[in-house]
Amino acid sequence: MAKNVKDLLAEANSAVQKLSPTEAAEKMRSGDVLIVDVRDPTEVQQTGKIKGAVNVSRGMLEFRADPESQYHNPAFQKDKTVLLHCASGGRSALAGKTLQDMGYTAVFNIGGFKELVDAGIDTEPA
Ligand SMILES: O=S(=O)([O-])[S-]
Repeated sequence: MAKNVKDLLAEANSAVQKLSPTEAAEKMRSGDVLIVDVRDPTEVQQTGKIKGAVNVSRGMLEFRADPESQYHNPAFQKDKTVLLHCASGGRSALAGKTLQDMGYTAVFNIGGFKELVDAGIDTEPA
């Protein structure tokens, strides 16, 4: 049976652990994490981004994450802890499920940009 976006989100949210902004900040402090902002570049330009985050729009994610791809971003390593966020946590859940399907083992959805900023997480210009 065909799935709709609600089904896909439910699947992604049950597969990918969601972290609160406080838990996300703890993981960031621990150091060795890759923070991925999956919003589109136009959105990131408007708000800036989480300090140290890499902006990979969801459309490019598989290509940046696959070491066999000519578009691979070497920051993507399958054994690395990956913290994903978007604007509200939907796209990052779907992106997290995709990374898990690609063999990434420590993938977390840290939610939406605004909730992270409201929790005091540092930002920087895009
Ligand atoms: O960024 S989003 O969760 O609104 S798709």
